[in-house]
Amino acid sequence: MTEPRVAPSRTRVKLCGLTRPEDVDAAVAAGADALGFVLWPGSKRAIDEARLAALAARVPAFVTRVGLFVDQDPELIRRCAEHLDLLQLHGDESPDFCAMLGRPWIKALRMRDGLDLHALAGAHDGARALLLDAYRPGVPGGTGETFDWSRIPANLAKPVILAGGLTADNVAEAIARVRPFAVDVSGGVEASPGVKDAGRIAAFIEAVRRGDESRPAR
Ligand SMILES: O=C(O)c1ccccc1NCC(=O)[C@H](O)[C@H](O)COP(=O)(O)O
Repeated sequence: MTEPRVAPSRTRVKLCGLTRPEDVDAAVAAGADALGFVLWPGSKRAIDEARLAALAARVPAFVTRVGLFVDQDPELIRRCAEHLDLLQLHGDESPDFCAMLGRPWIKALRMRDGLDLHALAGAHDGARALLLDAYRPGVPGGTGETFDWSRIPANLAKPVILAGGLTADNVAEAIARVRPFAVDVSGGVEASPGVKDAGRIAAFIEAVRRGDESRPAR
């Protein structure tokens, strides 16, 4: 079952890699739609289950709490999911593995050469969206690097979350060119890895709104 591509009137914003209560509060205050928590211990932005519980409890209704995992133990994922609305599966998880978790998920795909996005959208039919991120060998994500946005087909069968190297300086252009369902940023709103900057968060979301002016009027 594939669905037609969604064309929203405004671009949703996910901020990823939050580790501190004050950053959660700043993101919510600035108008973020979704907050990402990295549960993969290899990340500089990793948090543990206790911190996840504390940060997730601060998030008000209608802001989506997203947990990021990279090829991890299903039992750990299920425990963390008690504090989450959505899973972000950022490794080589198979469609069957993703579905077996029994929770809503998005699938991250790293844009290595030769990737067939139409085929992957079909294979990951159960995902709520595809998050497209830059490819760097050996690094599962959070690279701070962009990729060639022209590689994203306009008629992909799943909603696209554009990630990888987005900042307040390039996100409006990215929205005009890709017209994604959502954008995802981590390094572009940080003072240092895992430490967000309230001013950069606000500037990023303002730039997204400028980018939205390029969307066709409805
Ligand atoms: O942030 C990490 O350290 C990380 C580690 C492993 C997998 C994914 C990771 N981050 C994912 C994200 O933060 C975003 O979804 C995306 O990669 C954008 O990051 P950035 O290029 O820094 O904006």
